[in-house]
Amino acid sequence: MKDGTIVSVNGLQKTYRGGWLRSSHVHALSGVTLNADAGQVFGLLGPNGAGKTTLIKILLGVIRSSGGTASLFGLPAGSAAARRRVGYLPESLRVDRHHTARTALKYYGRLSGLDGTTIRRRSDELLELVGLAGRDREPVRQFSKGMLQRLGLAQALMHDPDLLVLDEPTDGLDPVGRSEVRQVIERLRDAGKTILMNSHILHEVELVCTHLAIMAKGRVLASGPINNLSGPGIEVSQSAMTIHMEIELERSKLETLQEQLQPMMSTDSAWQLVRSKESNDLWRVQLDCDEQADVDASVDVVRSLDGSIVTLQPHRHTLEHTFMRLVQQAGSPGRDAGPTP
Ligand SMILES: Nc1ncnc2c1ncn2[C@@H]1O[C@H](COP(=O)(O)OP(=O)(O)OP(=O)(O)O)[C@@H](O)[C@H]1O
Repeated sequence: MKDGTIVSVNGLQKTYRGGWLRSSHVHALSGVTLNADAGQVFGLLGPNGAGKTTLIKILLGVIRSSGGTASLFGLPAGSAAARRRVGYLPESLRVDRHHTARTALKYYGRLSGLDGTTIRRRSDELLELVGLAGRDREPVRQFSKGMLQRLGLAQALMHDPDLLVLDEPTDGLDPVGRSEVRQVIERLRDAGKTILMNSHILHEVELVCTHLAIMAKGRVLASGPINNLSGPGIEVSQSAMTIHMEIELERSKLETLQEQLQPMMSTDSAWQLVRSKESNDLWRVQLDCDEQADVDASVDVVRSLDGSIVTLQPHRHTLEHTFMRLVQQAGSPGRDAGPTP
């Protein structure tokens, strides 16, 4: 493990056994490997059932893995020493209705073993950070979901943890609440806090995360800096583009053109006849290009065959495009049934 690595997960496996006579099993994690370093906001992004919560539960020591290793700060995940250095915000934090924001923070501060002076100082700082400074004496039963979630963030930060773990931090919030929670996370990111967060909201991940692992079916499909993901056997650089091109070409030259453009074709069905006239046809074609040089080369090929480029529209790949492609390739969740070996 290199210096500065906060989360280190290697070949992690988790099989849930259940059903009648515990005969069916679900491979929730099938060899997950990832690392998150200090100062990163690391997102776990994946569809329902991808294994994100299972991974977080193993890191927090709530459940045990079935194989592989997981460590936090170089300490075994789930050990008391590792847990002391983590702040956790569950998907929906329950705070007793009689509390105010301030008394709730006092309660959580005491649970973390903080003294009265530290609790007062941290509460002042954190209420300010999460935008609840003027509302700290109101009962939390009057709080909106967004305010409760911001109080939850303050709670998770009371003991100044080295890692903050957030489980779907904006799930179930309205757009205003989402944006307010996001702003707090952005402030923490800009202050250099290390955060591991679990989400299935692409837009949110794109806005707040510096690094990302896309998960599906208990596996990591791609991971790395948000604009430059990589994965086993796949090229998912976000600098890649899809080109939509309409080409007018002499019918007799079509085969040659198809052969020459074949290496860049995104799908076999990407050739679409738009219109025929005399000996010429207008074709619509879709190409995947890794860089501008590929676009230029495609144009050169068309021109060398005396084809006319009628329209040319480059679409830079978004995270959504990458995510959808990877998840579709991965298929459905890793469930199987039958006798346990
Ligand atoms: N306690 C359990 N017993 C049996 N199967 C479980 C258990 N917990 C989770 N699973 C299964 O493990 C797989 C991964 O679930 P997990 O909750 O980790 O996914 P997730 O990515 O967090 O999904 P979501 O976004 O829906 O929370 C799913 O197929 C789920 O049904």
